[in-house]
Amino acid sequence: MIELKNVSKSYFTDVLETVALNDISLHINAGEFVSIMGPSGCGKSTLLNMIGLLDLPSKGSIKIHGVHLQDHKENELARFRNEHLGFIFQSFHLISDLSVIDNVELPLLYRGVSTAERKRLSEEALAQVGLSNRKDHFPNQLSGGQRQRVAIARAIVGKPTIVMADEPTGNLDSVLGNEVMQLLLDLNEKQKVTIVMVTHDESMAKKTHRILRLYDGNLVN
Ligand SMILES: Nc1ncnc2c1ncn2[C@@H]1O[C@H](COP(=O)(O)OP(=O)(O)OP(=O)(O)O)[C@@H](O)[C@H]1O
Repeated sequence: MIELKNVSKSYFTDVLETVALNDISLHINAGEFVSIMGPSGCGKSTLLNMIGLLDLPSKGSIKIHGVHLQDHKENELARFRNEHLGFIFQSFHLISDLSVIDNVELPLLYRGVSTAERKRLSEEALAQVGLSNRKDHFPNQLSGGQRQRVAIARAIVGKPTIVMADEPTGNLDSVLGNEVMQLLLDLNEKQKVTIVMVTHDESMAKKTHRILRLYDGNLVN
């Protein structure tokens, strides 16, 4: 369902070409929970950005749900992302002057869902992460673990088939990190959501189905 063929990504400055990814081919099946590991600077975020269609490869092709995406225009990619992909980041990326429920609703707002349906789906997503009683709070009134749970609710409110998570437990202590990881494992197991997660934490990675290891832009397993 996610297929990368000979994907390379280079970044250019005036004097330097940095090869962030070098000829990566991989296949991730529907319902898999895959983690991406490797030392700092090896290309993990770049790979996640390619799979999440946040950036395009310099070479190679990306196919998701059978659709070749590297030649699509930005507005078409944005629509595809909104419909099929959910995103979770290390530093949560919540909007501080929106309430919890308004943050969760955002992907639906972009999709043009009615007010009543947005409220229903957002309350359902917040219940799923155990935060129904915090819906009118603001992000700065929540703990780090709660903020990440709000971010997960926002990632799943649109019922994506794939969730991309960039070090989702990186800013959390081990207890809160484990809670967040358990939510992701449940999401994968019970709702069959495919998850691709970058992590530095071997103990988190071991809980996933498969570990992809990157070194200097190359896939080493
Ligand atoms: N916008 C950019 N312009 C130039 N070089 C970049 C850019 N983004 C990333 N790079 C370079 O590409 C390489 C891979 O970066 P990337 O952020 O994917 O690594 P990473 O494995 O996620 O690192 P970390 O674990 O430290 O977050 C690095 O050498 C980095 O310096």
